[in-house]
Amino acid sequence: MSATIIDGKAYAAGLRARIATQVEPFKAAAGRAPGLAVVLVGEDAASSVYVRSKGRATREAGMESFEHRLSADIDQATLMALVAALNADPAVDGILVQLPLPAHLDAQAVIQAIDPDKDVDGFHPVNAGRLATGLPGFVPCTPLGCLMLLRDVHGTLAGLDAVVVGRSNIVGKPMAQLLLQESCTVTIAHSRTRDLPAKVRAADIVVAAVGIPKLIEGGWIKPGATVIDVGINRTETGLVGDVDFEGARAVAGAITPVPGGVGPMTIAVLLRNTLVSAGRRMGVSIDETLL
Ligand SMILES: NC(=O)C1=CN([C@@H]2O[C@H](COP(=O)(O)OP(=O)(O)OC[C@H]3O[C@@H](n4cnc5c(N)ncnc54)[C@H](OP(=O)(O)O)[C@@H]3O)[C@@H](O)[C@H]2O)C=CC1
Ligand SMILES: Nc1nc(=O)c2c([nH]1)NC[C@@H]1CN(c3ccc(C(=O)N[C@@H](CCC(=O)O)C(=O)O)cc3)C=[N+]21
Repeated sequence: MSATIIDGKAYAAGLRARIATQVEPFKAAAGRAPGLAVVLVGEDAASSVYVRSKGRATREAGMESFEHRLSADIDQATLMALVAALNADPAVDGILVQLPLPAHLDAQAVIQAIDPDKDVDGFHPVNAGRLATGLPGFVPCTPLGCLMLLRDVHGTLAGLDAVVVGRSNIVGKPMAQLLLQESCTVTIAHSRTRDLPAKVRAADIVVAAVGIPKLIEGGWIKPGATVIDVGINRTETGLVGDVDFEGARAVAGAITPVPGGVGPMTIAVLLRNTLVSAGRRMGVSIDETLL
């Protein structure tokens, strides 16, 4: 048996189309488009590519994109002042500061300076706390995109055994929170985990968010399991995930490819969060169940 390939690119295109249909009535009611501000510090090649594709997707959905490109050597105070100005700008519903920042800047301080109600990345500790306690807020785009794909495959996730490999604040931890909210039994694995293959073998759902090419071997996967590969690793042979795709697809029930899996979902969910933010801020109702 060979796994179903989960087409994240197609799912993301559908999601962006559903978002666009709600942008039109939002504009009519609010008198303006939802606005997303993206801040890029420095000229990291990969980050520039992401920021460009975010800008394009934002405009294609009928939203306004405000792009701020700052030189790599700006100081903390300048960046904090820009965030404060974006917090105060009524045309801005969402603020994203592209990570990683150059090493001389304090990323945590920047994240904490963003108005939690414009934090469409869901990285502010207030939003992390809201997620952990089940309050409405913003959920980080990558894990929410992964959850959408998992729901599409499984319907309900209740009672399934899930392993999340990786415990970062931007992917692993919020992913585990979402799966717990869905009533999965969740194991969070990391670099100090003993016998990772055994933890993976026990799981109906595997989410890999590590950053090591092909760390997760096909032989570790439980037959029929669903595998979500968040990893984006640039190697000489191109972009590869954290899962050995060919090995895993032979045993899994469903698996995301890299590229074309989780990556496109991240951008679509960013637009979703921006539309939801705009609706909340302007008192315009957005049907979140369609998103
Ligand atoms: N598709 C998308 O949209 C996105 C993709 N990514 C990609 O996802 C991957 C993870 O990103 P991110 O969460 O930011 O990464 P981080 O580097 O912040 O976290 C990596 C995690 O992996 C764990 N880890 C490291 N080595 C091992 C190991 N040998 N076994 C098990 N766990 C290990 C670390 O453990 P410990 O905590 O103990 O150090 C850590 O928790 C990267 O490839 C990144 O490029 C990220 C964001 C969005
Ligand atoms: N504040 C902030 N928020 C983020 O959400 C954020 C960030 N910083 N820093 C970097 C990571 C990474 N990230 C990706 C987005 C899209 C793709 C994506 O579209 N990937 C395509 C391929 C892209 C390619 O070819 O390089 C795919 O997987 O098919 C991947 C990764 C968002 N991140």
